[in-house]
Amino acid sequence: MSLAGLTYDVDAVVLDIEGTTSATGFVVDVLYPYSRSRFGALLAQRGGDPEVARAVAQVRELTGEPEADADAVEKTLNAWLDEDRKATPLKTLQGIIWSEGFARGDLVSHFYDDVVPELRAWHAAGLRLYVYSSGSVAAQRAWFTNSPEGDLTSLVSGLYDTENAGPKQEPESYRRIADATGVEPARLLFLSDRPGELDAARAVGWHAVGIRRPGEPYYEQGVGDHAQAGTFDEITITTSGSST
Ligand SMILES: CSCCC(=O)C(=O)COP(=O)(O)O
Ligand SMILES: [Mg+2]
Repeated sequence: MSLAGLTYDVDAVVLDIEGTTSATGFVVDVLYPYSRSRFGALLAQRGGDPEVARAVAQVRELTGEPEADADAVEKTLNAWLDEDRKATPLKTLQGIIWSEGFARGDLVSHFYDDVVPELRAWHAAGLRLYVYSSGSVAAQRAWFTNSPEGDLTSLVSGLYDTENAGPKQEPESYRRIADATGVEPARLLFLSDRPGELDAARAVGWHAVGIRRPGEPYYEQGVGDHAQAGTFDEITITTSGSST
């Protein structure tokens, strides 16, 4: 169902991770259990760490339970995991747990086979690459540092999440990213599996291509009226560098 011959002249590509560069199945089957089994210890032993305390306060605010104790917070986190809810404090706490897991060698990230060669080629051609994922910036950094093909962080110029950019289905978040990168909206291309995210990016003038990979949760639903590709090598990207 992909369209060959997609060609864009832009200055930067912004990448979604889950469902786009990488398999949702890997995240759900490997990363989610890894965090689920460690939330309890993190909350009990490091509840006073500023980042953990801030995330716990956000959980209490989102659930409207200001007195929630560590057990109640853990239950909420696990319920959000079950729903695959992209709640910012869940992602913050997962990011802490995962980055430590990647650093100690328990975890290695996943990229679809077509992705890394294209990222290298686009970067070599002078394109800037950014990430915008619901996974926290800490998780994204660990993901790109600990790939099966080694450290990929030199390919990436910046990382955005729901904390520093905002929710992924709100156009304002994409406006914020464009401002932060200094790239004109019309010179940005967003790749994602979720139609609501593609809609939000297009609403503020970005180019957007839906990535549809068989077996991914959004494959059957499709990407609405957005251009679509099944793999990154179906997309030709050049840069005439007009916004820099
Ligand atoms: C390295 S981030 C791990 C994946 C994750 O937790 C997530 O929520 C990814 O969502 P995305 O916005 O990339 O679809
Ligand atoms: Mg995604």
